[in-house]
Amino acid sequence: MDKLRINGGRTLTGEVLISGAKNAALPELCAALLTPELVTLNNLPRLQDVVTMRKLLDNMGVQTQTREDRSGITLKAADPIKAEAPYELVKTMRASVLVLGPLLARFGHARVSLPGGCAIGSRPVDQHIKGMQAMGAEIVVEHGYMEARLPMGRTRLHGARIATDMVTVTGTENFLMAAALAQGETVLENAAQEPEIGDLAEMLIAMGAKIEGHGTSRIHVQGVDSLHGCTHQVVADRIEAGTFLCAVAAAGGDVVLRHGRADHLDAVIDKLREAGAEIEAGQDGGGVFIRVRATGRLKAQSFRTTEYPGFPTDMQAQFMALNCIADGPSKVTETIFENRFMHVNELVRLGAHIQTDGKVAIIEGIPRLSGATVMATDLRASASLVIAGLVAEGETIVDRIYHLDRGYDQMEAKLRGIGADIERIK
Ligand SMILES: CC(=O)N[C@H]1[C@@H](OP(=O)(O)OP(=O)(O)OC[C@H]2O[C@@H](n3ccc(=O)[nH]c3=O)[C@H](O)[C@@H]2O)O[C@H](CO)[C@@H](O)[C@@H]1O
Ligand SMILES: C=C(OP(=O)(O)O)C(=O)O
Repeated sequence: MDKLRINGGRTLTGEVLISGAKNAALPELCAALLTPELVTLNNLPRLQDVVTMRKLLDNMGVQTQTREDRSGITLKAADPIKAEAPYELVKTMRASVLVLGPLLARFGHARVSLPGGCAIGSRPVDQHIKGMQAMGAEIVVEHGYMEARLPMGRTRLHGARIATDMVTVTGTENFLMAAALAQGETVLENAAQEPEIGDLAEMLIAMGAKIEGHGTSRIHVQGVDSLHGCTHQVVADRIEAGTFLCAVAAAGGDVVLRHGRADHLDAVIDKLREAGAEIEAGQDGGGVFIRVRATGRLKAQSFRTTEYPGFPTDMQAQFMALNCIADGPSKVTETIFENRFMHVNELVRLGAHIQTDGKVAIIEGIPRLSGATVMATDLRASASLVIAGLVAEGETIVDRIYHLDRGYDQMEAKLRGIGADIERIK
């Protein structure tokens, strides 16, 4: 099993190229199921989750071909398709539930394994089911599978008003894809506003969908009879960019994040500026960029995770690593997932002073951490341990980095490129 070895204490300088977003690429790969025509995705991140999603689509009979450097893919979901997502593939990646909407909308049936919980929480899919039922699907859950189909005599889902009990990102994405091919109008109330939703909506519009209001909490979709192929550029990964911002803020240095979208990171950038980092958003011949400069010990910041445009839960662990070595106490409140403090015990192994009580973590910043062997428990927890390792005295080994590989495109190579002493070991 791969591990990362980090020798802490180096400042970071140079440039990093931010990859396409995992959380946009995954629904966009599924959107290819909505048409028999060719779909091309560019700026595809090189991630294990993308490999898994491709396997899932291949298994259904979708013809997929990746570019040699894996930065792009073409997909053709010509009939017939095996409309099934088996447990073996779904269990490793919750985003597999995103095939439900497109399969139901185009083929009228789907058999999708329940994703189950994961390290960060129980993560039910009741809202996905409720929304598809509102659009006319009949869904039974048995033997760990959602068996979904249209009633006898119907060939398409119908439009509906869907108001979810909470804001759900993949739920909104499933409804968007299903509604694009449904008969009539669908209104999504309480819709997620994450930039990845907007990127998916833009892709669907390029395929011929009629969508308005994406980026707000009410989205209108007028269903069309069919969608066509398209070429789409996956939006830059705001969470990868945010992770590098925290790494530089913690380790110190001066780094330009090429393609980084500051406009998708307002809540995180505000906190980093309050902490004392200098952050500048700009544009030049190479496109948009974010430049971050940090010297000395920053001031610890309290924050609370909420849905976009609030502070992202996917940045909580990384910012907590920064708070561990920042000046002063801070309070971090996790409101989205019930169990997203798995990194705390590992950060404590590196010397951090953290106490948790339910959804709240209280951190007392200390001047330095000390290197140790730690274990990654989930994707962003892994990233927080890497950041902590970059600032810890001596050697840190981060074990179980397959979590990191799920969602970061060559993180250690990018960090090495800006001066970190980090290597992958077997
Ligand atoms: C692939 C992808 O895009 N993953 C992101 C997506 O996950 P995901 O879409 O799974 O997260 P949701 O937005 O759905 O979850 C928000 C909250 O709603 C709850 N819930 C959700 C659906 C449902 O049917 N029932 C229910 O109770 C969840 O357990 C959670 O407490 O959004 C999360 C919240 O920003 C991010 O952390 C993940 O990185
Ligand atoms: C929780 C995450 O992803 P997923 O929903 O794919 O588990 C994440 O990206 O931090």
